[in-house]
Amino acid sequence: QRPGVGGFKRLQKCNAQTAFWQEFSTLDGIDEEFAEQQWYLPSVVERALIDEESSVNPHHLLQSLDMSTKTREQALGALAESDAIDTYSSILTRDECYILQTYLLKNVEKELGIDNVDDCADWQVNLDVEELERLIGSHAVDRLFQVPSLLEDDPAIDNRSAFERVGIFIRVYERSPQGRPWMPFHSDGNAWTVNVALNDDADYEGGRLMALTDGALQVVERGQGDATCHRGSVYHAVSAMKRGKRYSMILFFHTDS
Ligand SMILES: O=C(O)CCC(=O)C(=O)O
Ligand SMILES: [Fe+2]
Repeated sequence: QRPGVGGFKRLQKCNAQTAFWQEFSTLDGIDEEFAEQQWYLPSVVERALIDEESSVNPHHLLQSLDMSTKTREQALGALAESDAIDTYSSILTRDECYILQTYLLKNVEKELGIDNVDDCADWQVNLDVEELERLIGSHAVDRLFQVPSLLEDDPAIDNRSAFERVGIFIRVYERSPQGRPWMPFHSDGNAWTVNVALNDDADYEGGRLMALTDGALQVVERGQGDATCHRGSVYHAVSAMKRGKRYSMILFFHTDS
């Protein structure tokens, strides 16, 4: 069993090493914490996450990632499924996306927290349903809450009371000494995740939503306002940013079963 990244960090962190991580990283100018994590990435993971190489062997990729036996079974199940993810166009309008981007940029620095996937700064602003309704209106929130029922083709979950709890946040990605350049591979511990592109893929380079499903590493293509829905079991990541800023809104739909 190899020690986690956190263990290495506590044992080895010193100034000389800081310079070393940054020199090692192929992405100039990223936050030292991310440069350090890149050092520990298995090469197949680095090819997918940093180089956006979609032709990597998906089973080899999953084998290289640390996870519990149960999570691995679920991730392998999702990799074999062909209906675990889909993207729906124009779930939010451009104006609704800009409102959320503006709110994010205004509040992100004062709300900086630590992400539980990689223990790095999250660069996100959490929202509850009431705040989201205040920002974009209840009709827009209704559209977002309908997305899981589109994926499952199940009218029984086409209403707000079908979910026990919904976690919501908006996030910015950026290749910068202060910013989040990527999101490493992980699964979400909820039934469905809705991931909304708050700007166009064309506004930035890198920063693609990647998902291990339908037998391969899928690279999702989206325009502003498009919403991707995937089951929580699907292993996914956001590839390294090369240029520009990427804005996303994430909704975690929890059920009690
Ligand atoms: O920001 C994104 O597009 C994905 C984020 C994500 O997967 C997560 O926070 O669980
Ligand atoms: Fe996620």
